[in-house]
Amino acid sequence: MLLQEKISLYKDLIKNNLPSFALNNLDVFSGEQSGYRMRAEFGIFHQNTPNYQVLHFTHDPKTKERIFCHGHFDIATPLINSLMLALEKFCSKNYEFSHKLFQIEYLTTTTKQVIISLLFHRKLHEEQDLEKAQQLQEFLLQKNLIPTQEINIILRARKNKIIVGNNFIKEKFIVDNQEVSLYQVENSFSQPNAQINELMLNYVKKHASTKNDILELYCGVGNFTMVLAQIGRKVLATEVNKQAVEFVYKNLALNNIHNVEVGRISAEEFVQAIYKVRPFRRLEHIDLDSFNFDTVFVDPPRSGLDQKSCDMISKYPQIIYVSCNPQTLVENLQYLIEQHNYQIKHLALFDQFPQTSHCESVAILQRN
Ligand SMILES: C[S@@+](CC[C@H](N)C(=O)[O-])C[C@H]1O[C@@H](n2cnc3c(N)ncnc32)[C@H](O)[C@@H]1O
Repeated sequence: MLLQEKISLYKDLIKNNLPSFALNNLDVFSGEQSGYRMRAEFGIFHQNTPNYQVLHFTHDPKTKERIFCHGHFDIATPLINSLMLALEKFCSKNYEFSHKLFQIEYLTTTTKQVIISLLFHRKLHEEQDLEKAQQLQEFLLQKNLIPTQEINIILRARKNKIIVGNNFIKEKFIVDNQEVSLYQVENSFSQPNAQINELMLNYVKKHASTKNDILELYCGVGNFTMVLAQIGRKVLATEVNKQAVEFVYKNLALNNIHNVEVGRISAEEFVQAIYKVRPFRRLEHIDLDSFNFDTVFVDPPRSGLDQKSCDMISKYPQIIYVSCNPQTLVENLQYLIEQHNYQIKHLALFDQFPQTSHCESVAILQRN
């Protein structure tokens, strides 16, 4: 879908559901139209004749039919594209290793670090498979054609895993002329479009301000947390995924940040915690009463916020809402405006997923 068409549909959605927002105040940000995806996952097809060949495929989002990539996936970074060709070559020459391979996932950074995860429908053999993974790493690093600084390989099967290198890589962003570093970890969420992510981080830094504390729900590995720490006096960052929470701590240390506390708790459980419905052992290290929140930052999955979470966040005068689904964003904003008297101060569409119908939004609301 072209950007103009996307903007027009988005404006219709806002006009029909949030009529109090003046559409000429909508900010729009776009970036590269291809080669933008920093992570991608593919199914693997095994062709047995005339020669054994391993091929990447993806699915048509509408028909769900297989689309063979032939070593090329337009929206993925050039780095992923060069890796795909090399992986097909290596795996096609190693039948014993590859014949039960069913998925490959690539995670890359603008700093040219890579994690390649290979998923198998078979038991992994500690010695042989470790050796093969090391050979694959050597093969990829030898090829000067692949412009990378670091390649990590992970083999995954039911109940076991072999790692050659690390399960994390280091990304860098410039926010308000300052460098922010971020470890991204295999199997936890990371923003797929680095260029647009940097624009979103800068948008939040530019438009959100407070002299008090910030509550963050759905923080992932701390992508926005590193910036919220510069905006608020203190931040309480929360997230449900255990591994992501471990990496929030690592990212705080990496950026030398000391005004953030972290809680492993779901957004729904946090509602119970803040209202003291029941205590949570996972929050024992945090004194919730020591915070003076006036801002809440949320970045939920596509399903958006449930009503209890919407009611809870309306305790605070400023809400920053990052969303990957305009439909649920609009429903939640409508509720917050009508039931809790908020006003949209800033609203931006970020074309995080060019060539698709998806987009990302950032909304900043204040209570009247
Ligand atoms: C869209 S991602 C955003 C992550 C982060 N803000 C970022 O920019 O990378 C949503 C995050 O919410 C987490 N999550 C999903 N359901 C959750 C829930 N019910 N409560 C808390 N976190 C949840 C996921 O693990 C994921 O890290």
